[in-house]
Parts: sequence; structure tokens; C-alpha cells
Amino acid sequence: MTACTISMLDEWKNQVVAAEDHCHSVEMNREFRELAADIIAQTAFGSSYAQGLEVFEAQEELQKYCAAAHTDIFIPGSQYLPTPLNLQIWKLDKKVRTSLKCIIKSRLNSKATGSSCEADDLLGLMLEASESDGKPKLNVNEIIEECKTFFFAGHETSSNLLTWTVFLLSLHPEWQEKLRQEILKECGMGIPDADMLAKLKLVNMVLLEALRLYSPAVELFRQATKDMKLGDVMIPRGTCISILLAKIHIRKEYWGEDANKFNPMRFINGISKAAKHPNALLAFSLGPRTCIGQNFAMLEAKSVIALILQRFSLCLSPEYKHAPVEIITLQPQHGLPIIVKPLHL
Ligand code: HEM
Repeated sequence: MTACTISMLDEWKNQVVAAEDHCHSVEMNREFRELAADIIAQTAFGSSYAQGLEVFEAQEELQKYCAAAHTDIFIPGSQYLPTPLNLQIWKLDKKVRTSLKCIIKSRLNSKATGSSCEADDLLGLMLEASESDGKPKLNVNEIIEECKTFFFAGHETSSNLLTWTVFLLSLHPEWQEKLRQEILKECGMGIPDADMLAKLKLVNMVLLEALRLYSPAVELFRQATKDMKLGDVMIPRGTCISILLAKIHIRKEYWGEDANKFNPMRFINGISKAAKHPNALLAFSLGPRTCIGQNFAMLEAKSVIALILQRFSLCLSPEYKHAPVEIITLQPQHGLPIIVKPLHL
């Protein structure tokens, strides 16, 4: 995780050094997309970014087509018709599956020749689980589906959390400085380890506030399994319900008069005390389908923010246009250009 981040930061520094005025505009959304892809590929699948690149590119494109399909009026059965959109979706899905099959096969080959020692990553664990008691528990297709879920669930969400956090820090230089002081106190200029990251309370609070104001997952969907009453509303069995997190996260009734404002201090006593309702922050959902990767995502975000603030100050570029858009996750439509200035040249 830190190796990928440091390599990205070294590149920023090189670009700054090459610039005449020693400051440089970086499109953060793109950078964090690549970084999150790199991190999840290496941490979960042990494969390098280069190997996973094809999967991510195809999956990102697939996501755009699926978002387009999602906005169309749904006609039952239409998903099976060879429309131009469906043909694109099927083609890309095939590409994602083929690339993942290659990664899995190469892992199985290395395992057979004894050259792989990455059994404790996600793919290694799944392959191990798939062979216990001599009987396959997960077949290759099931492993592919699990890999797709992890790529999908852990890539865009994490990169968007980083993007919006950097956006908020660039708007609030006083918080940028507070975080930098905390990071330097707990980690110095070294690589933060898990114990150090656990002590970064202010960084944690800022991340939670970013998740509240710019929740990467904008809405959740549920289907009623039986007739039920929600408040005063009757919900018949089978009804699909959209839960608008973005709305819940800024309701004054829960968050108080400053609900629309950036105020990380509201999290000083923890998530359950930040609002009038203990579960008002739903960025990672709740209950049996809660995000399985939330600890990983928070660790990743803390570590990346710590490494950035140790080295750079961040300032919003005048080129930035504020246009958050939901393409499955919440993204800045025109990117996030940030002027980075190294603290030590
Ligand atoms: C800031 C980052 C993240 C956010 C905001 C986020 C948000 C969410 C949300 C809201 C759900 C629930 C969806 C629902 O109930 O319909 C979810 C599920 C899930 N997330 Fe995350 N996620 C993040 C990062 C990650 C990461 C890094 C991983 C994997 C490494 C991951 C893996 C998953 C998986 C596998 C599920 C499905 C769990 C299930 O249905 O049992 N997520 N995530």
C-alpha cells in the first residue's frame, strides 16, 4: 500500500521539480483511481497493476455502460436482447472474465511449480478455500465473480473517498495543517505503521466527515421480502426501495443546523455520538450487508493522506469546476485539479 503511494508521490515531486515555479497541478481523481486500482490489485490479488490494468479498464467502462442502462426505463427481459448497449456490456464482461481467468491461471501455475508464496492474499485464500477436503468448494467461475465484486466494491469507492477528502482539505487549509501536525507527531517523516495510523484521530474525523458530505455510495437498494410498514408508509412485498444516503447525511434533523457544513469536530466522540441518531452515517451501510472492506478502506485512506501531508501542501486549482456526479459512485465530473507544493525540495 505505502510502496504504491510513495511511487505516486515521487512522481508528483519530479513533476514539481521540472516546473519553473515549483508548483504543479495534479488531477487527483485520476491519480487516486490508479492508486486504488494498484493497491487493491496488489493487496487482494498479489498481482501487479500492469496485470490488473486490463481488468480495471474494462470494468470501469462496463460500469459506465451499466450506469447508462440503469437510467433507462426497465422493460423486463430487455437485458437479454442484443441491443447495442447490451452487446457492449456482454463484450466488456467477457473481457473482464478472460483477464481475471488469466490472473487466476497464472497463480495456479506458480502454485503448481512452487514459485508463489502469496497464499495470504485474497486470491490465495480463495484458491485455498476452493480445494479444502480434496473437494472444490469454489469453482473458477465463483472465484471470478468474487474477484469482480472486490474490484468493483473496493476500487472506485476508495479512490472517491480520497478524492473528496483532498478536495475538502484544499478548501480548509487550517484542517490541512492540523492533520499535518498530528501526522508529524505520531509518524514523523517515516512510513506510518498500523499502530501509528490508529493514533490519527483527527485524520479519522476528517475522513468520516468526507464520507458524510460526499458519500461514495450515494444510494442503497433493498427489496421488501414481506409486507411491512416504514414509518407511516406501507411497503408491499417485492417493492424495491432506494435509500438515499446523500440526503440522510445532510438532514438537519439528525446532524443539526450545520449539517451542510464541513465540521469534522462533530465526530470527536465517535460515529454513534456525531448525530441525533446513532446510525445516521451510512456510508458503509449497516447490518448483514455492511461493507466487508471498511477497515481496509479506512486504513488505506489514512495511510495515503498521511504520506501526502508529510510531503505536500494542497491548494484547489482555479480550473476546478464543482460538479459532483453519480456514476454508480459519487465523482467530480470534471476531475479534481489540485496544486501541489512540496514541503521539502
Ligand atoms: C471508502 C470506501 C468504501 C465505501 C464507501 C464502501 C461502501 C460500501 C457499501 C455502502 C456497501 C453496502 C452495499 C449495500 O448494502 O447494498 C458495501 C459493500 C461491500 N464492500 Fe465496500 N466500500 C468501500 C470500500 C471497500 C473495499 C476497499 C472493499 C474490498 C477490499 C469493499 C468490499 C465490499 C464488499 C465485498 C461488499 C459487499 C458485502 C456484502 O454484500 O456482503 N468495500 N461497501
